[in-house]
Amino acid sequence: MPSAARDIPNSDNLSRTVSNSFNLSLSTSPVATFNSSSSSLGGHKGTSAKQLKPFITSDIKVLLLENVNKTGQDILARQGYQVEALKSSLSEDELVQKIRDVHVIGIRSKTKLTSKVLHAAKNLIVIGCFCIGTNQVDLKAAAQNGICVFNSPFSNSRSVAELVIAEIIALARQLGDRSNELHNGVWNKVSAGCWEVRGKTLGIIGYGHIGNQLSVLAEAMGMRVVFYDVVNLMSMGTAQQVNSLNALLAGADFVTVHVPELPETQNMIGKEQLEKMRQGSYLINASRGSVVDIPALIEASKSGKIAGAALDVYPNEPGGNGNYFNNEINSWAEDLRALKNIILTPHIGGSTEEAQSAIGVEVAEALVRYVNEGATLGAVNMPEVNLRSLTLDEPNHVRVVYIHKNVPGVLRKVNEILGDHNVDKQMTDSRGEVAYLMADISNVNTSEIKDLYQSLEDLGSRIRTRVLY
Ligand SMILES: NC(=O)C1=CN([C@@H]2O[C@H](COP(=O)(O)OP(=O)(O)OC[C@H]3O[C@@H](n4cnc5c(N)ncnc54)[C@H](O)[C@@H]3O)[C@@H](O)[C@H]2O)C=CC1
Ligand SMILES: O=C(O)C(=O)COP(=O)(O)O
Repeated sequence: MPSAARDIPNSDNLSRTVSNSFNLSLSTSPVATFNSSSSSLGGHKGTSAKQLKPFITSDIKVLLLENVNKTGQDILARQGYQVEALKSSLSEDELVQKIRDVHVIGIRSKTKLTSKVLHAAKNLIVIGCFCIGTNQVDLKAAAQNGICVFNSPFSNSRSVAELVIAEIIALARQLGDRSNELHNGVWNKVSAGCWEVRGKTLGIIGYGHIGNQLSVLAEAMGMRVVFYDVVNLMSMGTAQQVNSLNALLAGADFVTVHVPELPETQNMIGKEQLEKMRQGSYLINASRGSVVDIPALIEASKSGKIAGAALDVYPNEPGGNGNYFNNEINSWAEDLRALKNIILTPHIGGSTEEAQSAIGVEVAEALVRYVNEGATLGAVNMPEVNLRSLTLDEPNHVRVVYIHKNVPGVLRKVNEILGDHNVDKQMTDSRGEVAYLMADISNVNTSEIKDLYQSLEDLGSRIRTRVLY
């Protein structure tokens, strides 16, 4: 990964000051200094060489929720950031209080960063979703507030696919029920309604990262695979794409859903769709709780239309371990718990050591690159913009990051401000209503930096200005 840290040729540079990158809104001084530190991006930890940091990294406050893996916590702590890590999620009201001082927040699938929370997050510059889904964040409100959002697009895909494979066999053999019975001391040896999966058809709805992995694994077990997706996709192995959801539902023994939470996927599997499924077929949902209408599934299970189901996700999920899953949380929870051959898991699709440790590294590194260097590569709500790291032979350089409304005339005004200096490199791109500009400018005197910052801040198009290095 690229490094923001640079060796300093002479110690005089250490006393150079720059305006800091946080909208002059850090509760401490608005002016930060280049500092020397034994920790750095890029693996200089423990060396005696002096290194350059873009600002005082110990000013950066990071809040990690939902038990973000230690790999991620360590990467952030090694930067010198102040890291607070909590095991559970927080409610909206708690977040509104807690997020005020925070510059970086790391969450997983439970924490809802609504526009109300983001509005209170005056110092927040970046959100890391240490998971695949980003539906829990108001991405548009984040972009409009100049807050960049990152996720981990596929580090837990294999784990989800393996869980689903386990569930296909477990449902076909009624493993959950037999195990529960014997745990209760009841010996119930049956073959009626129990099947091999070889030769059966798996229908995958949403053939993305998870659907792909699943397709390969299912074929290896001798299953036939069909899939439905809103885009035309290359099939893995001999899987076949079908052209409608109804065709998939009618042709599969096992139906599994792997779509994102979107307005179009809300209750995508409801009464009507369950009726279209084969008699005695199975349904698996490890996508999002909003995708399957659970009361309709309960009815389909009671009537025998569905021989079994596995659910990993729910409309309202408890914020942390130890909380009860009952009617207070979802009005149908107790009905669901009473049904036969329904496997219920507490959103563990991506919960493996491998997935969590890979996600921790991937997202924490993206956060560090963004905080220290302004790079948005991999962002889900901002254009992807990057410049090569500044080098030692570029003295008196400043990196400007200017997030602004995507309206005519902004670049001219920004370049009028930057034009008093030498613009060495610049990149700009837009995504919807928001544009992101990065520029490295040289021959900037320390005394000029604050004015430069203020001139950019004064433009009507400004969303957020950061001056790095
Ligand atoms: N249970 C768990 O722990 C986990 C759950 N997930 C959930 O699984 C979802 C899918 O993950 P990936 O496969 O990585 O996503 P992906 O983005 O790689 O694939 C999603 C696929 O769904 C398709 N799609 C979107 N709307 C559709 C529609 N209306 N009908 C049919 N297809 C549609 C897309 O074209 C895409 O091919 C995530 O968005 C997340 O919500 C992800 C990881 C772990
Ligand atoms: O990656 C996702 O989207 C998931 O649903 C996994 O969520 P989690 O990290 O277990 O809260």
